[in-house]
Amino acid sequence: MNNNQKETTIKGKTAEYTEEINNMPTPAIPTVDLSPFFTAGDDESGRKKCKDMIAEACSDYGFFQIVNHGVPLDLMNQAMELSKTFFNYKDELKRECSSSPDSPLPAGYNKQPDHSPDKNEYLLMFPPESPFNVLPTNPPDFRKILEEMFKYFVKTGEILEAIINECLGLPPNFLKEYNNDRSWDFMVTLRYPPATETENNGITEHEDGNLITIVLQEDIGGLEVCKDGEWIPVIPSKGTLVVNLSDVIQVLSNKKFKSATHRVVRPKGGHRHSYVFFYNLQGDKWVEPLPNFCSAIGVRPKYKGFYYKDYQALRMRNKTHPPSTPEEIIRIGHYEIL
Ligand SMILES: O=C(O)CCC(=O)C(=O)O
Ligand SMILES: [Fe+2]
Repeated sequence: MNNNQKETTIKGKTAEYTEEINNMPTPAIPTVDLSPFFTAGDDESGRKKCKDMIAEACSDYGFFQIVNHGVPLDLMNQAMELSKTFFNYKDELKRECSSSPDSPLPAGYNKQPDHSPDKNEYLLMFPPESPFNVLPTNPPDFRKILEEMFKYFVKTGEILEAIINECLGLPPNFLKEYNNDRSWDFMVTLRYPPATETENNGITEHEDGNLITIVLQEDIGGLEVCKDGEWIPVIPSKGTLVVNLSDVIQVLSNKKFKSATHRVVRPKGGHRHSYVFFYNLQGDKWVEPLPNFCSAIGVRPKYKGFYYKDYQALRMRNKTHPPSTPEEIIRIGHYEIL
């Protein structure tokens, strides 16, 4: 074989290989069955399998889906239907459910301002007992269902937090004790208008600032997660919830677990609805990489410490005083030690 022939053969192989890669299906976000955490008895091996899958998903993607998570399907369906009914009301009626402009917290109904690149409207609530909530009286039952959804999501958040605690090898109940105040949790139900011929942004790419986010998205899809520079659609499936890890976990674990970059692309053909629950941290908590992931293993901390409320205030400012370029938006990188 002369050199020329050799080159042709190698080139041929490379072309085949490239084609193979290009034709490979986009990797799906892993789906984890949480039933071993709900069944009585000691299904240790079932639990271990879940934990292994979750640990891998958290370091690869910061995203996974869950089934058999304890939130009743009927409740989720009802919540979605009521949300659709509510958002179909006229603006004046929805605005009756907005908090006053001087309210310290942005509860109730709101719509993204026209200048925002994000196109959606939403109803935001804090824990059911919060005095800041402005909850709708119509459609009847909506308020009750929202409160129920909230309570179930808190339970799911607690289970996920306990699993992540184990996946990270932290002392038993470490995260539970650190994150022992549920008053900063909040839930949003959103409606996105259909994409137009020229524009389809629902929510611009971002990371969530909290600990763990739980999403119920409608069958129409639209949620996407970024992995190695590629956008992967999160395919909806009946009864499934999407989980994404957020900034606080990324900082505590010194980047062992990822706060996933994600976005919403509005599908064509109809409105898109979702519920998003932010399992959060109380503002006075100090956030910094835990010694387990730096000093104890001889690795430098990748972030400076900060009070959670200070980071939240900076994120809020991104919204109230949008910077002129996307690079100036404050994200968790603000605290990164380079
Ligand atoms: O609506 C969704 O599916 C996700 C929204 C989201 O990423 C967010 O509100 O932070
Ligand atoms: Fe998000």
